[in-house]
Amino acid sequence: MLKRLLLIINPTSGRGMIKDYLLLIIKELSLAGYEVVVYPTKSKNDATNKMKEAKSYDLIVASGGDGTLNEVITGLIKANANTPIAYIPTGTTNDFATTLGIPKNIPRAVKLCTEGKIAPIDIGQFDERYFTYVAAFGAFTDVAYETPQPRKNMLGGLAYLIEGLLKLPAIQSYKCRITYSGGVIEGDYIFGMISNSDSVAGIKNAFGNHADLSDGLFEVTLIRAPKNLLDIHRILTDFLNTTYDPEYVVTLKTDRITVESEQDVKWTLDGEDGGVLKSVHIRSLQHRVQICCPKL
Ligand SMILES: Nc1ncnc2c1ncn2[C@@H]1O[C@H](COP(=O)(O)OP(=O)(O)OP(=O)(O)O)[C@@H](O)[C@H]1O
Repeated sequence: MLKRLLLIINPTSGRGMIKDYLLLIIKELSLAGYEVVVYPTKSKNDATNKMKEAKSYDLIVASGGDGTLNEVITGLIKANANTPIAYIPTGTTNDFATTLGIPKNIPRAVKLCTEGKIAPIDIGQFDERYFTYVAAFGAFTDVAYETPQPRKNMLGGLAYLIEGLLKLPAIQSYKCRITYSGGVIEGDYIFGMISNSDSVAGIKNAFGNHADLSDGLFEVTLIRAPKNLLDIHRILTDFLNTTYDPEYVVTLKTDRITVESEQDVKWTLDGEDGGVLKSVHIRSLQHRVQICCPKL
């Protein structure tokens, strides 16, 4: 009997290039012994809803950007399913594909769907929501979903950084109390990132934190509020040189973290809008998803 495969495609992600490869993808997956069901997403959260059927498939293949992969994984967890997931990155930045070592070349990514190895990865739980590689607040983070899609398509990964730099004069800080497995810290921060990835917003190892995707731990980076222009200059220079002064940049690892603030804090999850919250509990779901990656 043929194995069943659900191919979820976001036709709007990236530059819409997936349309040119659709036949090739279906042919390759069929030749590998799968009966392929193709599902083009029609709106936001459509991929999550479709994943209610996840248990009746042997493999799920997600094609789109980081937002699509997030929706597919969210649907898998909500359906309490463990079906392995393979990923064809066709988004703008494809941060998580970079971390997983999945090629951006579509034919090569398709081959990997059937020839790669299935490995467990950790997923972040953010209150009742989930993220695959990053939850972040503060400077730069609103950029990902405020940048219009045509502009993202035109500029690719650089779009986020440029938009962020343009916003620096209006930088806002958040007075936060942060509770994690190693203790409690308090301070004024302009940026916070809880991640499980080597690439965020198209920038590799931005804070020198190397991620182990299955150790049950997040890499946390917090940037303290600069007091003057000289501080801003130092932070940006550190950022460009990848050398960090602990006075400005705090890095730590933890399996759980609570971020509380008296102010409304605007979050992003995997580059999409994460809502405005005064308090959030984040924990790592170790080995929650089986994902297809390159063999070492
Ligand atoms: N048919 C559709 N029309 C409009 N939006 C859609 C449709 N299908 C899915 N979406 C939404 O498109 C959004 C962006 O998708 P995705 O992140 O995969 O692409 P991207 O932004 O190009 O890539 P990246 O996140 O890697 O930069 C997601 O929030 C998803 O819900």
